[in-house]
Amino acid sequence: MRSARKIAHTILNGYKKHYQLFQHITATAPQAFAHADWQAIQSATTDRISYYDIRVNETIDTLKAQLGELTLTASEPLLWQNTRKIYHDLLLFHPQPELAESFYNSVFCRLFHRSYFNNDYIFVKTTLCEQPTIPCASEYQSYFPVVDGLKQTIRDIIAHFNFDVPFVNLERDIRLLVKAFLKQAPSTHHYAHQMRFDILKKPFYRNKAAYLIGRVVSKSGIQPFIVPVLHHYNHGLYLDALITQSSQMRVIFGFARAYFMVETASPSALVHFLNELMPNKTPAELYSAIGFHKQAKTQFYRELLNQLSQTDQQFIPAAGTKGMVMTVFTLPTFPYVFKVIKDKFGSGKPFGRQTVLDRYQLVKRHDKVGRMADTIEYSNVALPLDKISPELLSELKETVASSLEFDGDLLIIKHLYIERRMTPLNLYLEQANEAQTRIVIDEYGQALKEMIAVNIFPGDMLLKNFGVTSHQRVIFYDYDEVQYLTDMNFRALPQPSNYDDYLMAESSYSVAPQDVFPEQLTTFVTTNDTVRTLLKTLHPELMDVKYWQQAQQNIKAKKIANICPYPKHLRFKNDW
Ligand SMILES: Nc1ncnc2c1ncn2[C@@H]1O[C@H](COP(=O)(O)OP(=O)(O)OP(=O)(O)O)[C@@H](O)[C@H]1O
Repeated sequence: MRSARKIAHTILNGYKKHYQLFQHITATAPQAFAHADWQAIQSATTDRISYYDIRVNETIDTLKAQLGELTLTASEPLLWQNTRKIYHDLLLFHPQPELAESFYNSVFCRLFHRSYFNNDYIFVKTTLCEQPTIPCASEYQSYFPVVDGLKQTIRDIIAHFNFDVPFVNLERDIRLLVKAFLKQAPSTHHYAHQMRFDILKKPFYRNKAAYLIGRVVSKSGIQPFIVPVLHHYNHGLYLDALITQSSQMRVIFGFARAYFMVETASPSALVHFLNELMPNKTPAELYSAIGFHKQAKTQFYRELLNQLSQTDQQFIPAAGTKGMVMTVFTLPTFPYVFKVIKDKFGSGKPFGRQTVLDRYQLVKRHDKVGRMADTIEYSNVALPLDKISPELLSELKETVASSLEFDGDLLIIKHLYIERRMTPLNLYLEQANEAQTRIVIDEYGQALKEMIAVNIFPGDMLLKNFGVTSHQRVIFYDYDEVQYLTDMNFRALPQPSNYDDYLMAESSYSVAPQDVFPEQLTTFVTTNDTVRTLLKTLHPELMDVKYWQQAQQNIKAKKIANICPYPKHLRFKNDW
């Protein structure tokens, strides 16, 4: 007997199991942090990413076992429309209705044809707005310095987090925190009786840090802040900095970092709170930052539909050098690029489609250290044909025909990646003045060093494969040649032993596929002499084979690098 109620409950149970397991693994972060078990935090962060798909597939299997083969035929639509209605009803007082809706969509969309992907069957639009809002206050706790004074309030806040590890010198840290606070905050925040602190109840864990996040509420408005907590070797914890600038907070929550591990009963309330602190971030970006990357995908798709309904602009090819592996396009008013894997790769790319998929997946699951843009992967994206410029349409037909399907006035792209749009570094340099050139070349070298430190060898290090963000950060975005650093063989260039060898140059020594010669880095990445000289001056280590070999040894010895996502000058350690 096919009962809509039973189907709705099966899907909701699948979701419930997913959320429980997701919270369970997230809740291992505080213990791992307390024991400085960085491997455990890293593997929990990575493993968690695949939880969603596993649960969706499991739920589909349960449905099939209960109902036999699932078909959506002329006689069945009513059953699935009713299922959606009942499911919607079950979510009215649910703490995570938006996540449960997305889970439903994922199950349905994997079972049925695209022509049913509308609001009768799934939640294209969220019904969240029809439900009583979950108050943000469920996620934070308020503190009132007027009662016991500023320093005691900070002691109370730290005590509340119950870190399970003592601080090396908490009184010193509190003194430094108050000093930094008075320096950075407006004068209305200088008196304990003129403010209140709202602090998120759970720390945000990532790599080797726990971040305390909150806001000061005063007559002059809201002042957001982040306080990172770190381990000082084995001696205990310390507060490392106070970050109050929204632009710096946005970098910490950037689209090129690993997801935070943070427990929450109601992600929508948490995202709402974070959005008040960082109004320039979209809900999609914030869901993604706290690990709900599938929810981010749903939110992002809604943002795209919204954008398409509001603009007359068309998708056009992305600016810059054309890729040999990807066809890349964009919508000028929307700050993202869309990447489709080409049917045929250019020469010099001796691998196939599966390798590209695997390498993009490798980066998705890896710590992106603020230097590799996150990608969202979509199947069967339907775009209105009239929103595709003629130039782009002919490029798509020419390069990615096997990924296209035409359905009435829609173009269906069977598989694509979406990524934040940046200014390709090669284009940026064409317009940059001397100071800007210096900043981005320094950033480029820093980006390489930070990727190396987490076992990523970018492969193709040409400047065109890096982008510049609005914060002038340089971020890598081309993953088809990415490999683990430890799989490469870094070699010094053989010295010619006689004049004949010298004339023979490269042909006199053999080069295996994994061989890399760091001394040749500047020769390979650019033909611009100024850029070459700058790179050699700012990052000479990158041309030294020993630097790369040492990085490999560090990784093999399981030394996990701490890559600080905020400016060094904000660190209290400078004042110790
Ligand atoms: N995130 C991005 N922001 C802005 N432009 C981008 C972005 N990603 C790609 N592009 C543009 O699209 C071009 C091709 O992208 P990408 O380098 O990913 O493709 P590819 O085929 O892998 O390249 P390659 O031939 O170097 O392997 C880039 O050179 C750049 O101009």
